[in-house]
Amino acid sequence: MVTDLLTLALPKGKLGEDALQLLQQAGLPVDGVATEARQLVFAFPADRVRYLICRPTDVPTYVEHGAADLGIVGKDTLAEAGADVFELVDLGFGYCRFVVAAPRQRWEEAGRSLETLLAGSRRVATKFPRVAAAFFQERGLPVEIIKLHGNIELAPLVGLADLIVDIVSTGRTLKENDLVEVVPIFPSTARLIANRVSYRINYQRLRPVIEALKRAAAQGGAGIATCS
Ligand SMILES: Nc1ncnc2c1ncn2[C@@H]1O[C@H](COP(=O)(O)OP(=O)(O)OP(=O)(O)O)[C@@H](O)[C@H]1O
Ligand SMILES: O=P(O)(O)OC[C@H]1O[C@H](OP(=O)(O)OP(=O)(O)O)[C@H](O)[C@@H]1O
Repeated sequence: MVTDLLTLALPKGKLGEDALQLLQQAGLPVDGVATEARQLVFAFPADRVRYLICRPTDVPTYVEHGAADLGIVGKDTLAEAGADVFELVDLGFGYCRFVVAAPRQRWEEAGRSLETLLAGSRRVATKFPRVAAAFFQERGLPVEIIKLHGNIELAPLVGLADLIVDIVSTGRTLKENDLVEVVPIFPSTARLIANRVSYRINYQRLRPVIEALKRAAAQGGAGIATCS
């Protein structure tokens, strides 16, 4: 669809509220915008801006293909997507981290050594196969990756996998399923991303919006809570 409105892809779900709060702090219109509603496009012609409400994993796709000029998405999702977009700003909210986790008892029996643990078992369940494969490849550890779509912690409990790669925030889900973090991989926060072509062609139009979002994020995101 051709539009002269600057288009931002916003994530529904855990990052939604903080994303809206950031837009508001940046002086962008947010009246009536809801990331959990059935309405999926919110346009503000007077401000020449509109928002697309997307599944978090789809935000990089909308931006990469130019359906949105800008997007807000977790670094975890971005790393997994491998999308060809510009990553412009660390927005600071939505902190979580990638970890390798294992059943507590197995980890203790393996003498808290990843190599020992993997000597007997090699199946890794994850929602993030790209991130997981890169982690084990870099360490020269051959594994079989099993892709799941959620509740990853269940897999080692029922023998589907021996290890998991997942994001952790409070650590509560690991704890409640008697799993332990065995290796940290990397941290994640929400990022502002841009379509590569749009960034170059529409730079004059995008720049004030990007700068305003950058300033709002740098202000420590007063009132912006990390989600958990
Ligand atoms: N427990 C958590 N604590 C903090 N941040 C989290 C947590 N879980 C997810 N996040 C962050 O919020 C983002 C969105 O998570 P959310 O659970 O809303 O969607 P999702 O289920 O990952 O996406 P999709 O519905 O597209 O599969 C994640 O990409 C991550 O950056
Ligand atoms: O450390 P915690 O604060 O317990 O958070 C971690 C949990 O949050 C995410 O799951 P999410 O709620 O997105 O559900 P999912 O497993 O269906 O993706 C992640 O996959 C963990 O399961």
